[in-house]
Amino acid sequence: MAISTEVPQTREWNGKKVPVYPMEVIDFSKLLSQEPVEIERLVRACQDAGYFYLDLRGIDGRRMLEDQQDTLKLMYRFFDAPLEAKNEFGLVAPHLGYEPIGSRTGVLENTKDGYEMVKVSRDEIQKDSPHLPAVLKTSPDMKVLEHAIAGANIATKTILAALSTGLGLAGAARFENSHRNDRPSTSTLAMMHYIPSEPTAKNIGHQKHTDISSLTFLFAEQWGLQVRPPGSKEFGFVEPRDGMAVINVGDSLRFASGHTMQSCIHRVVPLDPTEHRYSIAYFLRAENETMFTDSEGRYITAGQWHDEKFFAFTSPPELQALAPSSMILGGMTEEDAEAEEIGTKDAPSPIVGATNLKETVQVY
Ligand SMILES: O=C(O)CCC(=O)C(=O)O
Ligand SMILES: [Fe+2]
Repeated sequence: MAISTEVPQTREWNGKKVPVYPMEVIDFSKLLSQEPVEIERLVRACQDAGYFYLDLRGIDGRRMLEDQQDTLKLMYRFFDAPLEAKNEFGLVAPHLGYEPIGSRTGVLENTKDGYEMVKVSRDEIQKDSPHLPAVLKTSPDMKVLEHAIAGANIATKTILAALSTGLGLAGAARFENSHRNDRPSTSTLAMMHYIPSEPTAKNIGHQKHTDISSLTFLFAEQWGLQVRPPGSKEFGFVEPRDGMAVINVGDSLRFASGHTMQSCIHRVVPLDPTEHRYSIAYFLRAENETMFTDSEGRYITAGQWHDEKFFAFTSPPELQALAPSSMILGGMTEEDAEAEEIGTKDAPSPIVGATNLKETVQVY
């Protein structure tokens, strides 16, 4: 019998032991060289789990870790600015602009989200005069944003290329070919600031969902991200690891792969209620005109999938409940779709009623 080297790990969250799920580590430098064993491991990670760590500690990836630190400095300054300055243009488009705390539904029933976010799209940063709030428009800031977007784009396209090779795709059928730089897309860099919150707070976390994107490239130094792997009964934490980005497959790549890759179900909850959490997510999205068959069996464009799902994301719970459930989770199913009671047995809350401790399931 093989001896398992896996150390079972849990974290205490809200009076409950929650698993920390193990994740594959894929080496960016090996993907750059198209090493066959690494490509095979990558394809398997996308088909089995839909997420993995990307190890950026080699010479080719280290610059992206520097970009991450520069972006964090910019974020601390931006989120410290007065609301009027951050919200100078509001949300210009779904993939560009500022969203204040509480713009969307939160993790638990009757809550709102616990983060503010500013997004800079890849198409916008390439314009002569990008539409950005003045607090982000200094020339050093623009360089930082450009580097962060270009770095994440290089990494995610390298992954796409390796996946195409691994699946034997050639010519126009290769995934990179539906993510060309000069074609309009909603690819964007989202910078998020989660405020400290108790599990019983009115503003909490980031609701359960799958991403619209093809691939998401995420940096977050604080705990909070949870995934729900295919076939699992519960959410578990993703351990933040130095020198690594967390990559997850989104709906568009699931659809483009003929639904053979897993779109990762995930959410964010505050592990340490006293902590500010900062995350940087680059969403590599398909060209707007790319066609695929969605989770409803419709043959539609990536642009339409984006617009419909974004509308569901930002609608109030009553409207979200009307969206087909296959849209909410990109066609992914959960082992046990019952609303989870969170921590009610071990840690009854004297502050709120039990209904407030239910996860919101109707939306993502
Ligand atoms: O903040 C995070 O770690 C994840 C954010 C996320 O899931 C998203 O923006 O789609
Ligand atoms: Fe997400």
